[in-house]
Amino acid sequence: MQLQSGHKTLDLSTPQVMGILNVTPDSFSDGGNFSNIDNALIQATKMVEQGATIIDIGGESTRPGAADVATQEELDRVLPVIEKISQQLDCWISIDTSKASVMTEAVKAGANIINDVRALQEQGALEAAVAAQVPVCLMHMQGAPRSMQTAPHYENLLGDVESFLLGRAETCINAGIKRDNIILDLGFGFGKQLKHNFELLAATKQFVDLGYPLLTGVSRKSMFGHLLNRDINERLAGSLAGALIAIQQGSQIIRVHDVAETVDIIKVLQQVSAFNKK
Ligand SMILES: Nc1nc2[nH]c(SCCc3ccc(S(N)(=O)=O)cc3)nc2c(=O)[nH]1
Repeated sequence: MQLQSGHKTLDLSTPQVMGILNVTPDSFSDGGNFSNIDNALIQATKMVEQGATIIDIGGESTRPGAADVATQEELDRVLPVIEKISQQLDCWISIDTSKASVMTEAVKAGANIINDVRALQEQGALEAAVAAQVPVCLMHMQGAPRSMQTAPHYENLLGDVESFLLGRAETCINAGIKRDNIILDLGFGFGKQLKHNFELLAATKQFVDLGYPLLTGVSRKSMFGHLLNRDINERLAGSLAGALIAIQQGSQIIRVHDVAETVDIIKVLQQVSAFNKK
């Protein structure tokens, strides 16, 4: 299994690490350290050197309670960084956005994947993704960032998430997105209580078996904060445990803050898997 974007190919037969590059002032856990282009390039370079093959660039914070960001503000944050990374680094770039115009401009500037936490449901987003003809990640979210963690509730968690994701995939394919360009994502922390996040993590293989690449984003999320009583920058062990569990069940792309450590656990897993295949 592989992804194509322009002349680039990404081999999904081995787990790929997506490094998180927040270019938002209030970003979820980097405290907006990379508020300017040079800092962003330094951080992206470090993550690629550590083994990240995709850099995920987000100009809108979608952590719980986050306010909406104006389109021009989001464009101003992400475009210069995408251009610089696209020129200077040999890696894939994903744009973490829900806005149609940001998708279009980001791909023009060099982004290879559209990563939309709202699964192309915003006005014009589906059309923009069809026109861009690059891989897209469709993520499950219940509600919206501002309110999603108020009281998440599911009658049938796994069924709800599966039918949402398959429904969005079908809509995208009918609109003209190639099936091989669709990536799915369970949306950890997006309208989920602790128990929902862990039930989804436990069921990762069920979603891998749907036949689309699966992206997992558990890095430093509250599921580990609540379970382990750890602050946001003390969640490495939980994040690595979550990554390993997802990869063992077949998730092909892991979205993380801590690239070097995640690359290490993948190497350990591959060393063991080599024996299991013999
Ligand atoms: N495909 C994909 N893209 C993503 N972009 C983000 S930004 C993180 C927003 C956030 C922060 C913290 C919590 S919490 N309350 O669980 O700690 C939730 C959401 N995440 C993901 C993800 O997973 N997939």
